[in-house]
Amino acid sequence: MTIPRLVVGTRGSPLALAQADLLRRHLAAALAIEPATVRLEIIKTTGDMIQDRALAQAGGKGLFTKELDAALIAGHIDLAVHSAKDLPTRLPDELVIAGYLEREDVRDVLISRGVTRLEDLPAGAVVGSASLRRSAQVRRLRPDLAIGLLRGNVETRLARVKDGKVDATLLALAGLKRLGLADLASAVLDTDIMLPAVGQGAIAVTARRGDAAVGAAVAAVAHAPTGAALAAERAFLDGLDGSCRTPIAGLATVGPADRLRLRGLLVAADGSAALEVAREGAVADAARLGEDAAAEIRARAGALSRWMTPE
Ligand SMILES: NCc1[nH]cc(CCC(=O)O)c1CC(=O)O
Repeated sequence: MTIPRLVVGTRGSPLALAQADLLRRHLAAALAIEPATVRLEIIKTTGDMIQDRALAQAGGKGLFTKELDAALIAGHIDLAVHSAKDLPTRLPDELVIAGYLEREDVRDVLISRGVTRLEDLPAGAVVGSASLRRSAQVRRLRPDLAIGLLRGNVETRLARVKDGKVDATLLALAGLKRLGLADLASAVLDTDIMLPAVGQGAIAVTARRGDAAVGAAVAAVAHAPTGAALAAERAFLDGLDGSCRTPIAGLATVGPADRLRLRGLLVAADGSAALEVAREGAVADAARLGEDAAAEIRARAGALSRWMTPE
């Protein structure tokens, strides 16, 4: 099969461009084509323009994807590259997730000036974050810390710690690695104390449903265990969240003999309570394991509004 040219839509942030370039290099290698055959098309999304509010307060879903979806559907681009954790669980009918690149490290890191453990931040220290999931887990571990809203791309958030606007922040190690900034991490947080976001560390590629040529191209670079893990995590999230206002974390890993393990977590926004769930089963049952885990949490949680952050 020959593919004359592929146009990849991407956001324009440094991290998005690094991820798009990674996809471009994977595609070029797998298809034995020149990297220049894969053209990057930068598309600005609503989420890129919101700097002053938590995203959950800005209308929720699809803030980083709507414009890319529209460009795909209109045929302006052939595929779109996303951080999987920014991709809503439901896509427009015309689109599919064609595949995921192999997942990077899933963990969050602490960024601070000199403190190397969350436990060592002094009482009252301000942790900057716009993530409900991170804020709620920090509140649960350290109710004595203050949470300050901190939005913006990775570089902006690093700068706010450096210039003292906040004492610390949490970021995904995957993003730092892809930007060549992993050495700025003060500490890597174990998933037992800070469970990552559904999809964290994975790069998703979306395409038009039924576009066989693009589907085959993406299949050549897709990583099956990552796909199975993401199927479980995304089914878990889809079974729980209708709003993006609920602090939810989830992580699936694929071990020997194609066994998949899923851990899920629902935390009250104020950190006062948490529910954990775990499932293990065959990779082939990934989505069902996720749905099942969500159903258990729903049954135990009562009204989900209790767990949400106020609008
Ligand atoms: N919401 C922003 C976002 N989307 C993906 C990443 C990092 C890369 C990843 O998780 O794959 C980040 C920044 C962060 O949370 O530190």
